[in-house]
Amino acid sequence: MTQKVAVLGTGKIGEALLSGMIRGGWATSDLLVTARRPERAEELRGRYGVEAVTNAEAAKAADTLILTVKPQDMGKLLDELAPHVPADRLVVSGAAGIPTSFFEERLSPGTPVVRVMTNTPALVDEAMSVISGGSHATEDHLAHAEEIFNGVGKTLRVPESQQDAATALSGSGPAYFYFLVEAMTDAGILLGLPRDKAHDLIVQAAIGAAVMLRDSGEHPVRLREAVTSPAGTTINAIRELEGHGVRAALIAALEAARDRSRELASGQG
Ligand SMILES: NC(=O)C1=CN([C@@H]2O[C@H](COP(=O)(O)OP(=O)(O)OC[C@H]3O[C@@H](n4cnc5c(N)ncnc54)[C@H](OP(=O)(O)O)[C@@H]3O)[C@@H](O)[C@H]2O)C=CC1
Ligand SMILES: O=C(O)[C@@H]1CCC=N1
Repeated sequence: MTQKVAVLGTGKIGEALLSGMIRGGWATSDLLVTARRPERAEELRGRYGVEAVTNAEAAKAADTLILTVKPQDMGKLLDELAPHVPADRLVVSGAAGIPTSFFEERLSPGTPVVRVMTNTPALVDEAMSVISGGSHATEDHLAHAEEIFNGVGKTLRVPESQQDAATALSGSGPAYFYFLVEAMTDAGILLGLPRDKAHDLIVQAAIGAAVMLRDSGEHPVRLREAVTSPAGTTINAIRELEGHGVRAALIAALEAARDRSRELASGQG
């Protein structure tokens, strides 16, 4: 049976998902989008050939509603949607922090809710999407959410209690790697390389390392040891990283991201 899917609040994540679904073969006639600004709706219509409708129209017409507004906008969106969402709709939230109970309290009793934390590599079909069901979500609902998000990368089911940690790791994760590339490119400048060459060297090193992490089956420690020659160059760099507390900084950074996800839980953020 064909299911109509609506993406409500189609910004960066909503568009990444929409484009991935279209690349994955979803018919545009089975997709709807909503946007806050008319010019954004027009942009999406023009770029993807999808129908842009109001939030209320999406709630009535689609079987699955994927809500991709900012956590701070979710309460307002739900106030607008609640009178129009029949309890047989599947509601998927892509927002950081907000628990499934927040939606269940505001929608018709029994409405199934699935919480998903994806990430921006959805744009290149390399997302990590972490999925949890609310109290009325069945196996079929979870499987349907997986089908949608498998189209833009990998999915993993976790208990909802692990969602804030997942947000800190994979939701925000790409930003940490971009930050590292930016910092290492600066280092290349310091060492006398032109910026474009420094960038290319680091990006390819990152891609090579990522593919080895994914495909070699080796533990990261083993992979690092293989690079680290006795009395060689790498160990000098590692000593500096440890001396500057980079490991502790990363642990503290992810803890802070997890804490912020918890703070966003009320949707007031
Ligand atoms: N960016 C990321 O890396 C990730 C983000 N997320 C989550 O995804 C969600 C979206 O983030 P992101 O895509 O970055 O944010 P964006 O601001 O790019 O997208 C949100 C969109 O929602 C629109 N919007 C807000 N309120 C309404 C409304 N009532 N009706 C229709 N549209 C509305 C906004 O419109 P306008 O353009 O007018 O502001 C905007 O286009 C957040 O909840 C975030 O926590 C999850 C994983 C990763
Ligand atoms: O920074 C944020 O709040 C969002 C959620 C995960 C990634 N970006």
